[in-house]
Amino acid sequence: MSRMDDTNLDSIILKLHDADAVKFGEYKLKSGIMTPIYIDLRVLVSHPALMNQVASLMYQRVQEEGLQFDSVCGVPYTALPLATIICSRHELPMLIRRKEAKDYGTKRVVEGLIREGDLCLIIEDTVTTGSSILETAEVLYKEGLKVTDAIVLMDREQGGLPMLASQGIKLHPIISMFKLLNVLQAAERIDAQTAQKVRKFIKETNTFRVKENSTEPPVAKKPCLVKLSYAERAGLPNVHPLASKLLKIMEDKKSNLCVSADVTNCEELLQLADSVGPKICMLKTHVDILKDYTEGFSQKLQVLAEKHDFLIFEDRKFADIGNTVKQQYEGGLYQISSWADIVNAHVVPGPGVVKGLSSVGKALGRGCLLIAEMSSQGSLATGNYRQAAVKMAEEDSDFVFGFICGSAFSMRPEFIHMTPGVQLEAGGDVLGQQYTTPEEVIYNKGSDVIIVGRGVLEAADRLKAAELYRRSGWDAYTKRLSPNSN
Ligand SMILES: O=c1ccn([C@@H]2O[C@H](COP(=O)(O)O)[C@@H](O)[C@H]2O)c(=O)[nH]1
Repeated sequence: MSRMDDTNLDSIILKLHDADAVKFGEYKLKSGIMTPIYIDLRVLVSHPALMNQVASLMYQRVQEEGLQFDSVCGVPYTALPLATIICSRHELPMLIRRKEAKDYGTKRVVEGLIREGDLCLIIEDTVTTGSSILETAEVLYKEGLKVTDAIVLMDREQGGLPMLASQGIKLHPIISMFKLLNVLQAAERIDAQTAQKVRKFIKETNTFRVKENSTEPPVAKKPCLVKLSYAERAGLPNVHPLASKLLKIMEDKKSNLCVSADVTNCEELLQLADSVGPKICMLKTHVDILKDYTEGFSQKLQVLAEKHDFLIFEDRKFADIGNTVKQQYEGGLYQISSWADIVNAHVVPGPGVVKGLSSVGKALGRGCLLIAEMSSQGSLATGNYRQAAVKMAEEDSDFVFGFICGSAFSMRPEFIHMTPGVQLEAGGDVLGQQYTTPEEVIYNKGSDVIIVGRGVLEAADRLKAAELYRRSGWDAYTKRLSPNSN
């Protein structure tokens, strides 16, 4: 098949302009940035002939590139009808990503036939930063699918292409912003001044920077931040002191393992901490599952943390208004702020939850992680939820220093990503926990810390198991740093 011809593309651009899918003025983007050009391809549903032509162009591109895949998934919602037309016409299996999981029936987040390891092609209408494609890809990854390519009708040329390349996804745009402006200007739909203003805006608002003085093409698998060592990140100027301490411990002990000490009596917990202490950078507790908690216990735990050089993370998952979490953190039976270096919080209450915790913990030198994603099946913490967590973390980065998540997403290397739901074999439990391997979490997903509970606790020899996880997590990290790894 011949390369898509320019006259056809020009005519589609003019038809998109006629359909009011290209607007000039002052508009706000998803990122909050004001833009002098807005691409609104939602209008396509009212122009079926044009919709068909656009779908044809997209499929033509699939064929030209010789893309191989097992299924097609449109990014919700605007690209859904485009994906449907393409799949229906060419009899391709389609997947539908739900933006919100159902709370009844199958509770699936992706509808359609999913086979572990299948390759899925993403279809998108417009790309600015690439974050929407990445969000969809991450949902598909969680279902065990692979994503290597995405077709997009309109690339605003503001950094989406290299950002996705850095995450291992090749973007194939049909229309670029500069092409669109040239065609509209040549057809006298816009004047030279407008075209120039938009060109300038696009050039000045690129959202992705490739590592400076890199000679490599930007097609790398992971974001640049994961190429920094823990030691380098520990010394960054804006790093939270506790994050710096943790990163140093990780480097010194060659361990990115956090053991989740989900046992129900104090003596067993202390024995566990003493035994696996040399292998871990952090010990995670659920103090409220202990049957026999006493103040003396938390003091003994602190002594062990000192002895073996690990941090204590109480997985309390605060989720209330600021005034309540403040009291839950410093008071009550457990007085968590007096002994736990780190706590975590859900972002669902909004910034008040962080403010409340910070009002107690900041002066004590404590730190907080925000729960951006959860490892449990059907978790509602997806899409914009994660963005909200990033925003909240950035606003209170003197207290928040990282995230509980499935993969690295913040491009700021001073934030630490920690991932629960880790075992040596991928799988899950009967109550919805989902497991990924240390290699997948650290090497492929770019996270920093693996959190392992039953993988260690249920082993015949807990110390041996902790060493296996430590080595596995550390090998994945050194592989990620190696110059040959993309
Ligand atoms: O999304 C999340 C957040 C927290 N956890 C906690 O981590 C451990 C995992 O235990 P495993 O035995 O390794 O399944 C547990 O304490 C959870 O409360 C999580 O699993 N997922």
